[in-house]
Amino acid sequence: MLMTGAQYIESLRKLKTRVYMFGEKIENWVDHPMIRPSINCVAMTYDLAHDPHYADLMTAKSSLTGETINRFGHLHQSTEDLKKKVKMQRLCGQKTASCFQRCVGMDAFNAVFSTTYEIDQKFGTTYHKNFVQYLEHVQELDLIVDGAMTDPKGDRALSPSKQQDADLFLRIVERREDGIVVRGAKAHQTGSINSHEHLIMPTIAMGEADADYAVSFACPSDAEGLYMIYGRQSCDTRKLEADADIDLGNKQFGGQEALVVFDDVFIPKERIFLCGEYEFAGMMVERFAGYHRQSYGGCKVGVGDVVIGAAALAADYNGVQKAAHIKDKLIEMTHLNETLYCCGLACSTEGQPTAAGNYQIDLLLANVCKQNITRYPYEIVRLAEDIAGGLMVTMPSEKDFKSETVVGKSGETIGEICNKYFAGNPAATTEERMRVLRFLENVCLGAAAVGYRTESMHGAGSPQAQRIMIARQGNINAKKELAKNIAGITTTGGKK
Ligand SMILES: Cc1cc2nc3c(=O)[nH]c(=O)nc-3n(C[C@H](O)[C@H](O)[C@H](O)COP(=O)(O)OP(=O)(O)OC[C@H]3O[C@@H](n4cnc5c(N)ncnc54)[C@H](O)[C@@H]3O)c2cc1C
Repeated sequence: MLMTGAQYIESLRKLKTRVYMFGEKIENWVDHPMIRPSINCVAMTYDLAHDPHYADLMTAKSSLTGETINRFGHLHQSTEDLKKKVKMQRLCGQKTASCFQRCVGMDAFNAVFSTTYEIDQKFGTTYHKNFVQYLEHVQELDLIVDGAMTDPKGDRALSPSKQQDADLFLRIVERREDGIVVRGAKAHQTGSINSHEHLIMPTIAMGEADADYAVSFACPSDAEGLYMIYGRQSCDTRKLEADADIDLGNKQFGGQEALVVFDDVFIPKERIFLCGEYEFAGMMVERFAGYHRQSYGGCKVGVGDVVIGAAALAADYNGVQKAAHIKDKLIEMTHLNETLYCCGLACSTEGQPTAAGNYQIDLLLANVCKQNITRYPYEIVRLAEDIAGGLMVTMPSEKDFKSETVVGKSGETIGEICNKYFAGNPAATTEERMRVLRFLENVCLGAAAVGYRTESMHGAGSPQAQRIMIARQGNINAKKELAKNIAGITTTGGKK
């Protein structure tokens, strides 16, 4: 079945998810003004799947059941599927200008599917069967699943088992006939509150001493013992202001992250996909990270499209649209954004089948993609701020623009004064100018900057994580041989 956005929102109300914000439990979190924009974003991924115009991108034929499913629940069957994933993400970014939160689950499905197959091959376990049954359930009900990898990690110099507090990485605290009990937390979890389920993976490669931390499983968001503490975002309380609209920059959509705490949660054995086989923790991490580094070559590009459009509108409204340097800056922004898209498509085009049969991206190119993502959105917003002018951060509030309080000697209201002094190119109204500048404020340094900037930096791993992978995959020795051949060097001198 394919849920609609409205059905998705109603399905969240049936969950007993425990959500805390500002030190208190939030009972009606579905309608909470700070949370709702992120729910609207996810709803978009459901609604677009019903639009015949986007059916080819937004839906796929399940490799497990043959049914038509939302592509966010799909196991990639070809390089064509990998490319469609990136195009779908660009589309969703364009429609929301926010992190639409559903990629982490999709990337986790594909990583856990192929890794469990290889674990079973080695150890004769039944994790792959467990996972296939689980994914069939997810696809059938069209669920959104939080792909949860990142542990709080405590002292970064220490492995999980060496931490002063053993809970700083999520771990198995009890093994039972019918399942396991887990304790710990996952930090920065995108869309965790408005997900139906969580799919947990380890956060780093592990050794024998960390076997209790090498665990992967799925559980519902409202599992007994599970609760979430909402992460706040820059300017988030603007959403609590009565009748807020223009000042929000993006009233309808937004992203969401939370700390997800597992306070001794029981996981039945059929929902376990890794349980102590520490040798495979690294493979699961590497595969998830690879898919997720590809993802950013789609979603951030879609948001980038909106940012470029907004910068061009700001130029129009400021009356500088014909200036050569403005045109050149828009060209540079487009060049940077399309370079990211090229990376997303390239690592997809060069994808390969895994032993389990689904396709994975080219790891080297996916890491190059994400490395560029840690830089180019920052340059794109720098150029957007340049074009927008200082008003995007110094403008009075929308209440001022609408105020009827008299301030001027001739009886002018605050609203009239604001509209007079903040007018730009007469082809646009002052409100239009204000709206586009507030949008840019939101994405450059407000709530949406969480998704467009810092998530670009750290999401799917900080820049150094990609450089390590680029070093591993870059094959410098083969390149040395190429140089030797051309330069006519036949000796084996020099350090290897
Ligand atoms: C907006 C956002 C959304 C996210 N969504 C998700 C999600 O949905 N699911 C999920 O699982 N995760 C998610 N993440 C987490 C993301 O994967 C992590 O932020 C990332 O892996 C970096 O971890 P960290 O934030 O703990 O930073 P740290 O690991 O503390 O890194 C900070 C700096 O320290 C360096 N560093 C860290 N450890 C070492 C070391 N041992 N030696 C040398 N240098 C080191 C890093 O390279 C970096 O420069 C999200 C993050 C953000 C910001």
